[in-house]
Amino acid sequence: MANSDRATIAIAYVYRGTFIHSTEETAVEILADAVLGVDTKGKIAFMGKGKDLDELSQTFRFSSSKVTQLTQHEFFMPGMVDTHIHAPQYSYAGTALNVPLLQWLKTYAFPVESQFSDLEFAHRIYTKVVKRTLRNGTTTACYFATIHTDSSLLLGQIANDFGQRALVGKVCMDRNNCVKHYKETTEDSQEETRRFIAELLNKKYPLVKPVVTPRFALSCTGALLEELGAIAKNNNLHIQSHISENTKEVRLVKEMFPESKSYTDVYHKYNLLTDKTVMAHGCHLSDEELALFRKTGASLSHCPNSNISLCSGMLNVRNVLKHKVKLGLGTDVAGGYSASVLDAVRRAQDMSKILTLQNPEYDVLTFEEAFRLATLGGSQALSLDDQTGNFEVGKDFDALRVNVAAPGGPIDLIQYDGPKIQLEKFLNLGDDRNILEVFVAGRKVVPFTEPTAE
Ligand SMILES: O=c1[nH]c(=O)c2nc[nH]c2[nH]1
Ligand SMILES: [Zn+2]
Repeated sequence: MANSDRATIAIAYVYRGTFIHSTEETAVEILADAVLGVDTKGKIAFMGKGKDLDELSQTFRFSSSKVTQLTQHEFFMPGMVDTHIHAPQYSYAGTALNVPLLQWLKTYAFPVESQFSDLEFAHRIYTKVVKRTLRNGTTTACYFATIHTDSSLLLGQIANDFGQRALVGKVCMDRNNCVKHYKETTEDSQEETRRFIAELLNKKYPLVKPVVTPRFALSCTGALLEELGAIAKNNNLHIQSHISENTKEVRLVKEMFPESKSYTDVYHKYNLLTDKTVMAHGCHLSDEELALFRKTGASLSHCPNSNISLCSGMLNVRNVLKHKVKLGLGTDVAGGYSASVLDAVRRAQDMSKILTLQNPEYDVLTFEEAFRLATLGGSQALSLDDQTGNFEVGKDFDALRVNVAAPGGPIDLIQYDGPKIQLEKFLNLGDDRNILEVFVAGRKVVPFTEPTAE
């Protein structure tokens, strides 16, 4: 790992201890007794070996007082990336998992989301979801808000205030036959999307950006999808939506867009598949559709909790990886009941084991691979891997300081087994009690600072 020529940049702080991250080549790379320096801009200035500390301190001109030593039970890992989460649905997370997708939207999601015209309510829920996800180690979140522009802007403001890296989408939907008051006209949806983008960009938040968000093909007319594709293209913006989550949905999309060869083709036709697109689910995509993802550079967000909770389907992760489609993990709150990416790591492994039970030839997803999906994979899926996802020099320092043996925490360590076992224990058994500190772009965002601490 090369250290950049950053000797002229001031070092803000340095950590020494175990660092664990993923690279393109290795799902879990362990850097034992490593030294990592963060500059005053929040970027990783250098990564070296503990034995070379004196040399590093001369090259990068920092004093030993800037160095914090981790204990034997601690390590740093990259912050986790939630590539798909519905912020308003956090208000009913953990409930309402008794019906399939389309009924679930009608009964729960749409009525709840329609309440987010109320800015006070939105402020209360959005503060809670940003704090909860940060505490759980989500340093980057890709959010769906609702159709309401002002409360969607508020979500961006709250993420910025708490220091979370976020893509925020004002939801677009000009079709809704089941909850008629929760939809926009085609013109309003287009105009309000333009206003949302302009106002959010105008805030110049360093880590919070707008994402063009057609809810899914069933809730949008072709005219709206076409304009959203153009808006994204003209402003070089991210795009997010849902695809091929449930078989009934897939069938209806075929009926509604008979001119398109497939669900994927609908989005492709309207220029909504780009290398800055992330589509949630994709459980029922064909190989041909996956090939189109690969060709356009679009990515998938794997949301196993939601797929199981709503009995939607099972993503064949192996096949997605075989097609070299970029892939991250999503909580999909509240179709998924947990707001923690750690839960997504576990469910992703569980789901792949179920696929193995069904077909012994299916190659189970390892915890190392699930770790990569939660970190580097997520950053690639959101096309943010030039900024975050691992501890490469020059990237922002987005990191979790983990103590596997945190007092009062959920893990009983019987003996010292080395960092890889510690990582495995944390991924499978850990929770926010093990996450001592969370950093985003070098800023310590957890523990929360006054006056917002709760
Ligand atoms: O899991 C999902 N959650 C949603 O809110 C949604 N809307 C369309 N499709 C969806 N899938
Ligand atoms: Zn979703």
